[in-house]
Amino acid sequence: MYNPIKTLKTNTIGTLNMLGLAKRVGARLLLASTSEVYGDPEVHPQTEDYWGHVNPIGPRACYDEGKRVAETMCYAYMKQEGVEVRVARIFNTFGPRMHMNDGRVVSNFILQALQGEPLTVYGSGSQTRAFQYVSDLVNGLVALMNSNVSSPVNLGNPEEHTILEFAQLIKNLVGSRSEIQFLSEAQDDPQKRKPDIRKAKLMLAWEPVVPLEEGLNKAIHYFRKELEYQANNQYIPKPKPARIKKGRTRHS
Ligand SMILES: O=c1ccn([C@@H]2O[C@H](COP(=O)(O)OP(=O)(O)O[C@H]3OC[C@@H](O)[C@H](O)[C@H]3O)[C@@H](O)[C@H]2O)c(=O)[nH]1
Repeated sequence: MYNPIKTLKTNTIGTLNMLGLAKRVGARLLLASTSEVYGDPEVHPQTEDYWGHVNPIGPRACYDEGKRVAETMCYAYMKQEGVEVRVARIFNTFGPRMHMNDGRVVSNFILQALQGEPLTVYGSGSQTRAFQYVSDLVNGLVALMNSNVSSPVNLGNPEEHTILEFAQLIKNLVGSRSEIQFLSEAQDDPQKRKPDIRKAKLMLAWEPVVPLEEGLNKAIHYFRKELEYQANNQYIPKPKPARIKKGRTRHS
């Protein structure tokens, strides 16, 4: 985690500020919560009624516990002050325009594969994740905000892969000759993760529709262009065509 204290402050004080504002102006608040509230889960796939398995003092704690208390605050404001809340538990999401140095596995593997560098697998690569394309998430968030469901809802793609399978898939899609390099395991890394999305299907009539490979190809295309742009290291703005009012010449 780049900055644990800032992460904690954003999730706690930031959410508190937003809830105060929502109360004052009568707004409905959407909390972008996370699958991390389930920690290293003992229930698989994860349903919304699972309370989670989080190490409160581990290296991920500022994020996990920050989001957990953010959820707690949402429901305190809902019960005590009548603030309308919607809570999305978002699973690993990717797509074009994600940050190159985001540090998550999708951007790391794509960049490494495009640059011919080793794909860094933490641990054995047997841990699993389920990856969701960004437009599916956006549709889920819109459906949630327009619904009357105030309890938490999982938004993710239930197609589960090991991280090693995922490394091989990205290598193939990029057509890369990168090697796969095994590094030490990340501390408290959840070993399995897959959303149970029955609630979202039933209550929001939502489910992901973009296949993994299609989404990855779009993200790869984006990253390829970004690398080309960085290699050229220049930005030449295209001149805008002059706006000429009908019936008048520009310099009259
Ligand atoms: O270079 C890498 C990066 C990551 N990994 C592994 O890939 C897996 C996924 O790691 P990521 O960093 O992409 O993120 P995680 O899935 O653990 O959590 C992330 O996505 C889900 C969201 O709810 C969380 O908010 C977000 O942090 C982990 O097992 C990690 O150890 C690698 O093997 N190599």
